Amino acid sequence: MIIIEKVSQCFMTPGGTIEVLDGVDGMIQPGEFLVIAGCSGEGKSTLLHILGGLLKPSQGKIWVEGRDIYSLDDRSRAKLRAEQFGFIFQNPSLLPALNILDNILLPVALTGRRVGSQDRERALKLLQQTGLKEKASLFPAQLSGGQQRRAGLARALMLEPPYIFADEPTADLDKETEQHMLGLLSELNKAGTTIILVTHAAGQLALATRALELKGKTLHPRGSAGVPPTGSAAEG
Ligand SMILES: Nc1ncnc2c1ncn2[C@@H]1O[C@H](COP(=O)(O)OP(=O)(O)OP(=O)(O)O)[C@@H](O)[C@H]1O
Repeated sequence: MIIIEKVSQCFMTPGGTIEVLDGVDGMIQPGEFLVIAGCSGEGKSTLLHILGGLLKPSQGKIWVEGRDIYSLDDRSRAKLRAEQFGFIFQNPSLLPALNILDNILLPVALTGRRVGSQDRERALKLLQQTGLKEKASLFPAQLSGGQQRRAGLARALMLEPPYIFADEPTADLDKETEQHMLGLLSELNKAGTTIILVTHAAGQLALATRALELKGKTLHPRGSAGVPPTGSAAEG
C-alpha cells in the first residue's frame, strides 16, 4: 500500500516560486488501476515522480509498505525502487550502446546480480509480448519511437515489480500501438500488479478501477471510474 501524507511541492525558479502541489493526501491500495487525470501543467508528472521515490517533496511523506521512503538513505531508496517499482515514461531512455535485449535485462544488472538463463528467457518472453521478438539484437536507434516505448514497457516489467508507474505511456502513439500497450497494462493489473497511470487522455479513464483528478494543486475523486470513454483516447 502507498500512503500519500500532506504532500506539497514547490519549485524555485529565477522567475519566482512555483507551487505545484499543496497538501495532497491519499492512499493507493494493492491491485488498483489508479488513473490520475488532469490538465497539462497541473503537476501529474511531479506527483508521479514523488510517489515513485524519484523526487523528495518540499513537504509531506510517502509511505510504501509501511516505510517512509524519503527517510531512507539514497541507496536504500534506490533498492526499494528497483524491487518494488517499474516506470514507464514518455521517453523510455534506452541506453543507445546496448541492444534491445540487453536494455530489457538492464534492471537485473542494476540489482548487482548476474544475468542468468531464466532472466534471458523472461526478457525474450517480454519481447514477444510487446511484439519486439524480431528486434532483440537491434539497437534503440534502429527502432521506431513506438517500438522504443514498448521496449521501455518490457524493461519496466523485467523484475515483475508489484507497482507500475506510467506517465502518459501512450502519448503520440498510433491507435493500434496504444491499444496494445494499454491491453498489456490491463492484463498485468488483472494478474495483481498495481498500476498508477497519469494521463490527460479521457479514454484511458475506462481502464481505471479508480480515477482521481489533479486540479488546483490537490487530488479529487473523478466521476465514476470504469465508465466507457466518451471520445478518442488521444483527446485531452
Ligand atoms: N524541475 C522543475 N523546476 C521548475 N518547475 C518545474 C519543474 N518540474 C515541473 N515544474 C513545473 O511544475 C508544473 C507542473 O509540471 P508537471 O510536469 O508535473 O505537469 P503535468 O500535469 O505532468 O503536465 P503535462 O500533462 O503537460 O505533462 C509546471 O508548471 C512545470 O513548469
